[in-house]
Amino acid sequence: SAASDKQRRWNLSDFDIGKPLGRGKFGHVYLAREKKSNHIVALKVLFKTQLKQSQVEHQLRREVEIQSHLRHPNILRLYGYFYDQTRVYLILEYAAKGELYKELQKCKFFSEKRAATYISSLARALIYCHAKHVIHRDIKPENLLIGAQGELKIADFGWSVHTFNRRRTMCGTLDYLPPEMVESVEHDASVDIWSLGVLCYEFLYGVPPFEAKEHSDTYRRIIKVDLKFPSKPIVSSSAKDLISQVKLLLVAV
Ligand SMILES: Cc1cc(Cn2cc(-c3c(Cl)cnc4nc(-c5cn(C)nc5C)[nH]c34)cn2)no1
Repeated sequence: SAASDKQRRWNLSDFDIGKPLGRGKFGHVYLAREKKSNHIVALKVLFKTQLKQSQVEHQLRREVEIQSHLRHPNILRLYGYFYDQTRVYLILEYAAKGELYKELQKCKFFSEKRAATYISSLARALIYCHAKHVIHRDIKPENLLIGAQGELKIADFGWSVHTFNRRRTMCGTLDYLPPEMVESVEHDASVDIWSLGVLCYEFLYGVPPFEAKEHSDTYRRIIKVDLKFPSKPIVSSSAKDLISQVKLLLVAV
């Protein structure tokens, strides 16, 4: 039961390890099955040496603390964690249809219906997070997974924070950051709303709105909110309005 899961201490022998699902900067993710319940999970294995070298232990602790307390159909569950001499293991929900960015690469861009479904799921998940004073701060296609029924799941709360201790540090890739973060000034939950607008653009056009060859040019385009809509693919004016309104929405938030 959930209560017993909460107390019990997990270890590697509780799981049959399956195929590798992906790799990140600090380790790998494997398909795994918990032996007693036969429950399929994704086991994220992180190397302590690499976590120490990059001084991200505090971020990992926050990711576990925040994600383990969130319960929402569009947020990937973190069931628990354990560690041994050399590694930290996160027991995560398995998203059966994989990583959303690979799907976007394959389709080039999404239909308005599909984009709208994903954006509304994301909006509901962010409303839930913000109500709990949690901001994600790193909403991008690489952090989105797809569940067995095609539903979107926000993963990787490595950059999330509780808003009462807002941070000024830079984080995440620039593309999805709003002006106030790129200028690394005070920021609040509205940073996630900005990223939602950036994602909406990328779902419909296949590229993020402020993409540029040089980092400095992306930075300049974000600060200026230099938003341009390509002529192809054809996108409805209401979709373009929604994306353009996000900036005004930020001012309102
Ligand atoms: C380290 C490290 C790697 C990654 C990126 N990453 C996330 C996953 C992953 C997770 Cl956490 C949960 N469910 C998944 N399902 C898949 C998957 C399913 N199919 C059919 N194909 C894939 C791939 N991947 C999942 C894997 N890698 N973050 O930190």
